[in-house]
Amino acid sequence: MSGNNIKVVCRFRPQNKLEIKEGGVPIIEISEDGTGVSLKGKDTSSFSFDKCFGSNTKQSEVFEYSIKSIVDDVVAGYNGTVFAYGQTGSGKTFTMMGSSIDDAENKGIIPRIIEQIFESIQLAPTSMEFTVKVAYLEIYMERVKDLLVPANDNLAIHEDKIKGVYVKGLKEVYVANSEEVYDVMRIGGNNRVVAYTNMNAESSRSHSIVLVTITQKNLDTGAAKSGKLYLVDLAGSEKVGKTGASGQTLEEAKKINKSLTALGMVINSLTDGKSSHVPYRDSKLTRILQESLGGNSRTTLIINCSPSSYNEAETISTLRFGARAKTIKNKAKVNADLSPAELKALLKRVKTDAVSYRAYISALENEISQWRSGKKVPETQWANPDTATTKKPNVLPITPPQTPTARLIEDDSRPSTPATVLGKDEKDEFLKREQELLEQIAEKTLELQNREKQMEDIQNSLKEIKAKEKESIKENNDLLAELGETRVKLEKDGYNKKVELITLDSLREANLEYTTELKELKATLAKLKNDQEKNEDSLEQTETVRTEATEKKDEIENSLSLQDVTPETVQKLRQDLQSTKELIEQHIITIQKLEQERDSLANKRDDLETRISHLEAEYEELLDKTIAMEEMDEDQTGEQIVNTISDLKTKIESQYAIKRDMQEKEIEALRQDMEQKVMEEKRLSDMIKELEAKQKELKEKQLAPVTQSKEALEQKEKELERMRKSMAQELADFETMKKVLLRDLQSRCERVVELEITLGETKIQQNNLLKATSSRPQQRMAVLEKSIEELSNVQKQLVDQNTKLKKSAASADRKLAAKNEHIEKLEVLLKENQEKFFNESKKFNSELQAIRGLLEKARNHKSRGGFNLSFDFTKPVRRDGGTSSQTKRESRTSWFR
Ligand SMILES: Nc1ncnc2c1ncn2[C@@H]1O[C@H](COP(=O)(O)OP(=O)(O)OP(=O)(O)O)[C@@H](O)[C@H]1O
Repeated sequence: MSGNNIKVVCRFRPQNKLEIKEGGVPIIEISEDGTGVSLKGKDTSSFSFDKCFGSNTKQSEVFEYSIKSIVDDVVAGYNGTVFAYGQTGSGKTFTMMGSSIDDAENKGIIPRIIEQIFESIQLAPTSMEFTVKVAYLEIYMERVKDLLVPANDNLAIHEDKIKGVYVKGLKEVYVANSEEVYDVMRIGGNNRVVAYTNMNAESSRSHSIVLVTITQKNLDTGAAKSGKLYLVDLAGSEKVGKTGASGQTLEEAKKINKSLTALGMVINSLTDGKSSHVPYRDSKLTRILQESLGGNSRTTLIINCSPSSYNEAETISTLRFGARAKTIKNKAKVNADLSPAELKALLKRVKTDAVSYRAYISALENEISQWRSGKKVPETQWANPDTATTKKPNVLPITPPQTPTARLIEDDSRPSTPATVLGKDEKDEFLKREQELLEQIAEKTLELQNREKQMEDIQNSLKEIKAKEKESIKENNDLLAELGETRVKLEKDGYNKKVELITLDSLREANLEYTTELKELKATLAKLKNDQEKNEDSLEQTETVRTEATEKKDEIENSLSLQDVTPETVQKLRQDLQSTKELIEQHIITIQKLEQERDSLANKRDDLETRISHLEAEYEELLDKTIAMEEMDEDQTGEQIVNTISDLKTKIESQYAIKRDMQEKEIEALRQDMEQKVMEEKRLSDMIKELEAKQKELKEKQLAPVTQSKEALEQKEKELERMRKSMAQELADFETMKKVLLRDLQSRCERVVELEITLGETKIQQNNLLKATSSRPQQRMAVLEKSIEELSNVQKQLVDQNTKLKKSAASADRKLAAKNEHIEKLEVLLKENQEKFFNESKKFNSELQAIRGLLEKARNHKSRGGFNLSFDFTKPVRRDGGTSSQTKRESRTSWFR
């Protein structure tokens, strides 16, 4: 630690238009060596500073002389401050910022400082790693405002042992090059302009401070340093009354000037040599710049003044302020932190020294007491630091010396104590140094403990974060998995819905086809019924004819049995018999045909039944599929789909039930029809058999009268012969008898004629019957053939529909296969995504692990003496250029901030 005065330089700007207009003239005169300035106006006064710059001094000259060394100091680990003080319009901003950052000639000292910093970093050994942080704030009306975060407009000022005085919550931006610093300053400057425009205030009434923090670490040794540089553009120092402080009340004006007044007070206290208290806490400005004024800082004050007689009073005031400030002594020191090992070594050394010094002190005390008691101590027994050290090593405890130092100081009468051994001042200095070191060690130990506690807290919070992270990762994974499953389900649902719709369409089509088929079958059955009715009519007619024929036959039989039959009658009867035979044969053929027809109908019925059962089976299968799909989708589809499906299902089931009932009824009707037909056939067969039996009977009956009539004729001929013989004899009787017989014959002939007529009629009737019996079966056959044809058509249609259904089923299968493939792909994609996510999580975990490792490392560094931790994104800068990579950033330990 060494005391060093604040460097004060004075800069005069050229006269401005107002000053010239007002008749002002330059009244300054700078001494040849450039350290003194004389004002030759109303009064003559002289001031001396470290350097005085005239009106034509270039920006670069001011920087080279007054600032450059401060930058070097800050880069070396010292704190630094540059103030610009002066009245409004005296050139403070021009000096600090320049007319423009981009103007190489006129850029101010801040851009030059920034460039210098990065140049120094570039020139540093490659083993040195730097970080540069920038903050930008202003103090207005005693409110500290963060110009990088304008919302933070009343920040608090805190102080602690580690950080010293600092603005809590101030945004510090890591920068890697000059451009980034300029960007930060542009942002801050813009925010300042906006704020002042809104407030209708003047920027010259506020103090702006740019804070540059440079930290560095030796990557080989682990040694670290940090330096802070405050670049302060103060508010105009003129009296409020002069500028009018437009729009401000006196109280506000006082508040505005409070910081400047406090600055003056602080400087007075520091320089008058009387004040024991320095009122740093009287203003925000002095509080923030506490270290810059009489503290740990290399400070330069730039006094900006007008050279004009117009502003003489203000200039003199400003120069006085500078002159006073020049006497302030600072105690700048390198902000280096010793490592724990270094501290331990130091402590050990100090302890050893303390032991030896205490031994030496006690030896000295012994010697003194002997001298005081009047004894003489031989020269060889004089206390010697070397012998004292060797005599009692490691014996004395590490406690403050019991013997007051003052006693030694007071007692300087020892005549021949060798000054070479340890002088009083040296001893004081040594003890002071020892005390300092002990305090430092205690501080460091405390700091270490704090850091370790912080580390533990951080580790605990990191553990918690990690645990939470793990949980969230797990939750995320679960959610992702659920999401994947849901997506797959949705995909499947979509597909199932499509398939369902396809199936429903197919079912609808099938239903329609079945309905059509049923209609056709109904039509066929109706036709068959009509045919049956017709058949029944014809059978009734046949029955009627048969009854009539039977009646006629009975009549004939009666007549034949009663009368003799003539050959013509017999002939006629034979003809009738023949025709009846033919009729019966025709009937038999018809019956055979009907039987064939019945068989074919039965076959068709069987076919239809088989087909219907097939269709029923297919229909049930489709229905089962639909129900199965419905059941599958029950949980997943929406209410609407479920309702629609259940409606459709109900409809289909009802349609199916109706259709099945109808089909069953129709089948039943067909069965009944068939049975009726069978019964009819049976009845017809019975009738035919009856007819056959009757025919046989008739035949027999016909043959019997013929035989009987022949015998009667022979008998009659014999009788006639006998009669002829007797006629001759009994001619008269004969003649009479002949007449009677002739009359009888005549009546009989008449009856035969009548019978012939009846027979003719019967024949006609028989013919009609024959015609009827022969034409109706043909018609019926035609109708039946037509029905069969229609049924064949229906069957064909059904077969076609079946084929179509099979085709659509095949297409549905294909669709299903395609969809399944699609789903599989989706599932694969999802799996890939999940894997990706898991990998990312793993990566994140490993990063966390790495951070933890770094923290561990940092803690180790801490145990050897380090700096605070920060999780901010730093921008380490090294000589080999540019910002360190992410990995470098990750490898950072605790030395930043
Ligand atoms: N050394 C100089 N050379 C040339 N022009 C200068 C110089 N110093 C200041 N000026 C000019 O004087 C004017 C006022 O300067 P500047 O704004 O820097 O004053 P200031 O002290 O910062 O004022 P305020 O207190 O209002 O902020 C500016 O136009 C600036 O360009």
